[in-house]
Amino acid sequence: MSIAATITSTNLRSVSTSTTTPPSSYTLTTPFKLNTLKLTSSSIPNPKFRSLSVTAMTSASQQTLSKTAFLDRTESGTLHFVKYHGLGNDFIMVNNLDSMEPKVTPEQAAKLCDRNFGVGADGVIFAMPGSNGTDYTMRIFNSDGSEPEMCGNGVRCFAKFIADLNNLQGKQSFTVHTGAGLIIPEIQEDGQVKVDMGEPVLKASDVPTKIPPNKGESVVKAKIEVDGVSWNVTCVSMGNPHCITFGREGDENLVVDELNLADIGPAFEHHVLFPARTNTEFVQVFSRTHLKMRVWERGAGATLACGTGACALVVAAILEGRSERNCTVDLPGGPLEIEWREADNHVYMTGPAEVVFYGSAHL
Ligand SMILES: N[C@H](CCC[C@H](N)C(=O)O)C(=O)O
Repeated sequence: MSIAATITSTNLRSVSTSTTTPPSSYTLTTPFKLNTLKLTSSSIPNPKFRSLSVTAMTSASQQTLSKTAFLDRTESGTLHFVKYHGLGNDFIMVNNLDSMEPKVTPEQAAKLCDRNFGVGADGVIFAMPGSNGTDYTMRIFNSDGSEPEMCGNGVRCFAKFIADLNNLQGKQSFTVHTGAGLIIPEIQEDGQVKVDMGEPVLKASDVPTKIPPNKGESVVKAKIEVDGVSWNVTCVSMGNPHCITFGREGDENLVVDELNLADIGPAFEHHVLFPARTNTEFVQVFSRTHLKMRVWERGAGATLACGTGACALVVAAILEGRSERNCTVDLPGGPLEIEWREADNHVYMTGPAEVVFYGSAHL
């Protein structure tokens, strides 16, 4: 016989059971492993069961064990996850280290990401076993169920999630295989995560975009028509496609807070010139080292932050002669520090990643 109980730390909060006579022992299904189980307390609503007492693990051991034990539980039809965010770009993190097959389908991911009918998130991220000699593999489904190659805010959350799963403290670095190739996040002593995001891809056909190259094989400050308006755009891939604009033709001083992203974002995302759709970054330049961005993401819409987008826009700003190689990029969710390093042509991103809650969801 099992009873359903809600336990916060070591206090039993409520008990419900289908039987009328109190049995001598119970199996308690809870998110936490308990070493012994006896229930006594006036807090048990049904007087029939007040003769039992509960002893749970010490909070410390319970806390340690509960993180992995909780995530390792495998009741069919239930997903255990941890919610993280990077500057408000938020993700359902799944411990998928026992398989290279995602634990949820793209359709289930879209339902989980729904902010009214599901958990609510910009995407679902799977921590999987390494491949090609890396420590781990990261896969991600956007909130529309599509699978992008990479996610900058997501990989910072990924690093913190891995450290949490393994109870690692202090400075940590991992090699992660992604759809954008090898990515190396490093948790710093101050808790910020610095990520080697690899090299930007500038060849138009590799972004991909059908905009004719106008600077070598790249698209830099080219004019495109979007819903009857001419915009100047530069196209960069960080493994995923980005269309960056600093303004409309003839109007270089974009005030990004005045934009109606829900109106213009989809027109860029689904534009015929982007065969794989695109993320679009609208950028305002405060100085050569300080930029501001709003983003309409492919497969996720307007988000509070986009890590790959912040990297792509600094590359675009440099190509257009607007910025230095080290910049602060302000996003609605907060700032990121970006460097496009000349020595190795890699882009480096530094920013936070925070845990929000542990949860279980019915699939
Ligand atoms: N929606 C993006 C993936 C997530 C990118 C963004 N959240 C980031 O932090 O890089 C795409 O389809 O390419």
